[in-house]
Amino acid sequence: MADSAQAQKLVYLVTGGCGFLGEHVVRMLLQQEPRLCELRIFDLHLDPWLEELKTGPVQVTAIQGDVTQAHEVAAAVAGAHVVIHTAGLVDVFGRASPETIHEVNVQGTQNVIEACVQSGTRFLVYTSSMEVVGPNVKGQPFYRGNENTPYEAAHRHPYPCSKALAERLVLEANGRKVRGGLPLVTCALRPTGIYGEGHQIMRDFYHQGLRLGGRLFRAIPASVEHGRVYVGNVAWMHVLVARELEHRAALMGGQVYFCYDNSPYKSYEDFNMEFLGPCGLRLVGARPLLPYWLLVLLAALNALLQWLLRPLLLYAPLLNPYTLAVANTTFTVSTDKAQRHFGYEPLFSWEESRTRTIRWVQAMEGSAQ
Ligand SMILES: NC(=O)c1ccc[n+]([C@@H]2O[C@H](COP(=O)([O-])OP(=O)(O)OC[C@H]3O[C@@H](n4cnc5c(N)ncnc54)[C@H](O)[C@@H]3O)[C@@H](O)[C@H]2O)c1
Ligand SMILES: C[C@@H](CO)CCC[C@@H](C)[C@H]1CC[C@H]2[C@@H]3[C@H](O)C=C4C[C@@H](O)CC[C@]4(C)[C@H]3CC[C@]12C
Repeated sequence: MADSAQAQKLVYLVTGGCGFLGEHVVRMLLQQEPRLCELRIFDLHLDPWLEELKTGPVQVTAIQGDVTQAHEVAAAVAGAHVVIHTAGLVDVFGRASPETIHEVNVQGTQNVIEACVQSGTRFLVYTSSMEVVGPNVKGQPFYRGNENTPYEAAHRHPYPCSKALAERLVLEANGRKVRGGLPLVTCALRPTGIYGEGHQIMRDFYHQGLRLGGRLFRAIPASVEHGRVYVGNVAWMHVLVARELEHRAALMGGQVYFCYDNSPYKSYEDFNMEFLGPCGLRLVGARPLLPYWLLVLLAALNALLQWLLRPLLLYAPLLNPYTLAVANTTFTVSTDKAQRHFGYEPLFSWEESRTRTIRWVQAMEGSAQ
């Protein structure tokens, strides 16, 4: 892939390229992958910003398609050298049915693998998730663990179940012979909670804070650590993995890597305040204002309301039994596997990641600044 005859000749496909992470992967590839000649962006919904990318030296091909449709995936993959499969249904709020989540995340991933095998595409990078590991149903903490830390990965919620199944499919496909007889090389990246420009949940918290007169109320103890990683660094890791998979196939093929950077270990709410604070919001309470049992009750009530209202409307608040359990369980990673295996160093320092995210929040309509 890397010899001079192939310089500037690589075709990459990014599934989910119009999503929060996908957009950053797309832009990072255009900036950091000099051997790119065509970049295909495959997504259910194509965004207008794609148009501005079409004026550069790399051919940008936007493909509107659905990963659950094998023939659409096969057509998009045909002739690609590398596939970065980041499309997924990220739903922990009960918006989609468990069946739909499974179909998109598991069947969609199977379709991508089969398309690689059929078309002779050799390199597949899968965006997995920390949720493949935990927090588990027992709410056991995972404190600064790494890829080898023993932890019981037991799940019931459709989203982590689907990500775990899909990740397994990707890892098991490593070494399968693709068209032409060469082996498929795959690996999976497991981001913790991603933040940065375009993060919908950060947007939701910001608007909620504005509605509450510039205040947010602490619900989770400050001692519960939640792993977070800047979107630019997650994108950079995808680009590096895709680049290095060929040269280090024996080492990297079939491997998983947590996505990490130098973002500080904090509770979910305290971490959000790193950005929302400078934008005029304040987190009220050094300790949770409501007792935990009451939050559990409210979360259960939300789940009941969601179920009762489903025939009439979609009620999907941020707080439900699953999101409460995730937010209230320590899950942080501390690893250097990506550095050892493919030389990853974060491209953005914590200060830069923070500044960029704050600027993005400030630029949102209705900024409290
Ligand atoms: N956001 C996080 O904190 C986080 C953390 C860990 C892992 N991840 C993983 O990263 C990936 C991207 O997540 P995100 O936060 O950018 O989500 P997102 O919803 O912003 O992006 C997902 C993209 O996939 C597309 N998509 C959904 N269903 C599709 C289908 N059937 N066919 C084609 N495209 C489809 C969506 O249109 C969207 O553009 C997901 O696989 C997710 O599981 C996200
Ligand atoms: C109890 C509320 C009081 O303020 C806070 C609720 C916060 C939750 C909505 C979020 C807390 C942790 C988040 C998840 C985590 O960051 C990792 C994820 C992995 C990724 O693959 C998908 C998104 C998510 C599940 C993310 C979703 C939102 C939280 C549960």
